Amino acid sequence: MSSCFCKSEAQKVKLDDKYLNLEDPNHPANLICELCRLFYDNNWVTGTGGGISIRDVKGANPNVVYIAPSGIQKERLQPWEMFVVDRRNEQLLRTPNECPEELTKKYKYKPSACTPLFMSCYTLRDAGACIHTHSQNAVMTTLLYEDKVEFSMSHIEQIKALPRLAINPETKVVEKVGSMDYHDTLVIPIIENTPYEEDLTDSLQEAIKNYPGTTAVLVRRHGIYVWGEDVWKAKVYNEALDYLLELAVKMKLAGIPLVRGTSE
Ligand SMILES: CSCCC(=O)C(=O)COP(=O)(O)O
Ligand SMILES: [Zn+2]
Repeated sequence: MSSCFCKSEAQKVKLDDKYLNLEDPNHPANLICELCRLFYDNNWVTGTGGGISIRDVKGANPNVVYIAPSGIQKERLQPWEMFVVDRRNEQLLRTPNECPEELTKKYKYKPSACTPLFMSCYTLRDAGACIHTHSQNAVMTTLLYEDKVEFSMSHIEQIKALPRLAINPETKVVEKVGSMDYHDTLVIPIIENTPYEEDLTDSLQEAIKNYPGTTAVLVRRHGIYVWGEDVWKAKVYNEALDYLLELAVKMKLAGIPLVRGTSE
């Protein structure tokens, strides 16, 4: 696993920034770096693809969202390289381009191309974190379902790690009402890829609205977006889904139906 050398480098230049706290391992900017290294080691965010964004749900302002820069090696990410955005109006609250040059080496950062997709999960689902991976299990699933707009699977124990979501009839907001059961059928929408990540936004939003029970959207020949009520829930959902997608690929190739009692 790659190591984090961030603290000592930042201390050398006496980084003082109200959106960072290098001492707190649970600070969103530090967690993004830690989880990107973990995801890199799982082959989910290699070659600069994929990433994670976190909303500061426990901070003084829970509308504050942390986003990594675009096109950088995610496993080498440092906390001071984060963009910070207000989820209500997408106003930029912090840019790494204002960091001391010793840290940025004069590199001109742009926010992740996934930003409008992450923001969609924050605004439409009140997510606390959103993960985007280029997992080969996700990509392979979309290839095996080339003519389908959704993926379904049932009767696998790991499905129980996923949330049961339902629309609150009074507020009309999607809420977690428990966990899925072994007997439940997991359904994940599949959207078509576009040449540029940001152009996925409309179809991701449509899928989120059309599938109130989902906590993820597959992107054909590209990967998956997974969100959760906080960073740890998003991490667990992403791990459970990747496990299920890996299994689904193996079952499909072995000719085993993914939904018990059907030919699917
Ligand atoms: C080879 S990565 C192409 C862009 C992409 O799909 C992605 O997820 C990464 O986008 P970012 O802007 O965060 O680097
Ligand atoms: Zn991507």
